Amino acid sequence: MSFSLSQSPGLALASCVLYFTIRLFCTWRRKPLPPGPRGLPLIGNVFDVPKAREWLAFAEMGRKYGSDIISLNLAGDTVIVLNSLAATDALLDERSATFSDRPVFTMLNDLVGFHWHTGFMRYGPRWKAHRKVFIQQFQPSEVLLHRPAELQAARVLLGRLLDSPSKFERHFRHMAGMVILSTVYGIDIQPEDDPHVKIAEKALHAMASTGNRGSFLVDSLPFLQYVPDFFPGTGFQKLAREWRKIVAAMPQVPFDYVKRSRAAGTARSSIASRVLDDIEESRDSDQEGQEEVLRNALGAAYGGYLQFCVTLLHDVVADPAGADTTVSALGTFMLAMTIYPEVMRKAQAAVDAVVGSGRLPDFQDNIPYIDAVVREVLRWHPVTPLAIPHAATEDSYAYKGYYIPAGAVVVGNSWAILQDEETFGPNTDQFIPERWLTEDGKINSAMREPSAAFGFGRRICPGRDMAQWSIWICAVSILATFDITKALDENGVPIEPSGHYSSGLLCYPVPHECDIFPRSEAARALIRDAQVNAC
Ligand code: HEM
Repeated sequence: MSFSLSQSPGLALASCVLYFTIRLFCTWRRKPLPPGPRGLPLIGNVFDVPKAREWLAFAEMGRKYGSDIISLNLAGDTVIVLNSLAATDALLDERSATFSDRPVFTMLNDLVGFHWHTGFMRYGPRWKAHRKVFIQQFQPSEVLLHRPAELQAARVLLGRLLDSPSKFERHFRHMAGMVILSTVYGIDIQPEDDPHVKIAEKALHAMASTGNRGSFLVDSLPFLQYVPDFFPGTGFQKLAREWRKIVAAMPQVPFDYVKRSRAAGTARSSIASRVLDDIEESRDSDQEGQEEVLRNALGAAYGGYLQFCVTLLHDVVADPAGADTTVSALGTFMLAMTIYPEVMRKAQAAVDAVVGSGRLPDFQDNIPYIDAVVREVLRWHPVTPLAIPHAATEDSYAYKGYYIPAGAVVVGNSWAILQDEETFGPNTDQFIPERWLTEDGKINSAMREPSAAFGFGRRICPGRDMAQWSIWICAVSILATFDITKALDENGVPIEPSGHYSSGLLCYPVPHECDIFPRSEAARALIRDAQVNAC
């Protein structure tokens, strides 16, 4: 006989009260948790955390309590926020064996279906098997193999910018799709509206909307997933159903394509085809399991790469057809060049001094000022201001003697860390590449890299090397050939970009208007030549 809570609302209410009481009892301990705001009974600090830009509120709480580590109770979940490098170093890096788990993401994993994604897996053998694929395929020596594809995509990007500069955000998305689909799956991207990219964009929108634990109450109260969806407040279930299919398709569709083309003998060399060859040759008894790990890991790589160049609409759910509002690390680069023309001129001079005007830049070019621009892009507005939350697997007193219970959600506030003036120098709210340079213009090796933009400890982003080089080659190619200025309104007055960002697990600059035009006829000719060669 089947039974559902909808048949007995009284029982549902009683279960609710019992559930809260047990959780409250279990989490009520007289041990020195880090300081934090006093909460309300049962729900704790749920109302102390805003629904958007939580990183600002966490940094403010740190200032209020005079502590770089704070704690919150979100409906029974202990959440520890680390607002400094000292705290993330001490816990997430030095004690990474204890702090590399992930919290239970009920909405993202169980309801929306991202359980295949390496980034949201619980720490353990399954995660290790997936992470191994990244270690093998995205370590720095392997990333060198991806450079020809990155260079070609950067040059195609220049041609597209020349043809339709106002669509720069769309061109970044195309560039990202071109690199990742060709290196990972050997797929040639369509010039417009590529079906693979469209699937990934929609799935990533679901990730951006559900990845910050706490955006949906069901993350703190998992039993809500069983409440029938005619109850008020269960709209999350409809959203989850809408996203689930596309999220499952994201790793599956391109992987199936590779398998079909291998069977037909038409597959191009790619990470997927090479590793599938290795799996076949290994004659391992669990080839199916290995293929599943590969499929999932490559899906996560595909998403990881697109996430910094991808196009998402804030209201994509309301208007999926118009999913055309691009936002990204490259969006941040364009925003910085628009707002800080003096930085753009210095960067162009640095490129010209090394590259001259007779060719386009290449990965061999050593231009420290561009290295500094890329670091500043990552620092100024991190794509993931709260990284991805970690979780503790055992009780710990490892930082300042504060108690961090097993199961606590541990959040590294990358935004606060990257804004710290003691680490990165004054005026961290401004875009100043010079902060990364010595007086003689070299990269200052004494400075901490902006690695907090890529997370922490054993879970740090395995694609960071590839990501940084992709941003580098696009930035240097654009600076060599184009000027970027503020767009003018109908009265000829420059339009100031708002500088606003979307809020979520992934944050993107709200698209801004700017004028992009070739620096010279010689630059235009170089772009056209490269376009012909790239075809
Ligand atoms: C600007 C670009 C990128 C940024 C800002 C970024 C940022 C991050 C952050 C903050 C995390 C969470 C780390 C943590 O839990 O502490 C992460 C994880 C991850 N990233 Fe990236 N990422 C970028 C590009 C990429 C690329 C290019 C790839 C793939 C080639 C990738 C694949 C992944 C994967 C698979 C994880 C999960 C790692 C794990 O949980 O073990 N990312 N990324």
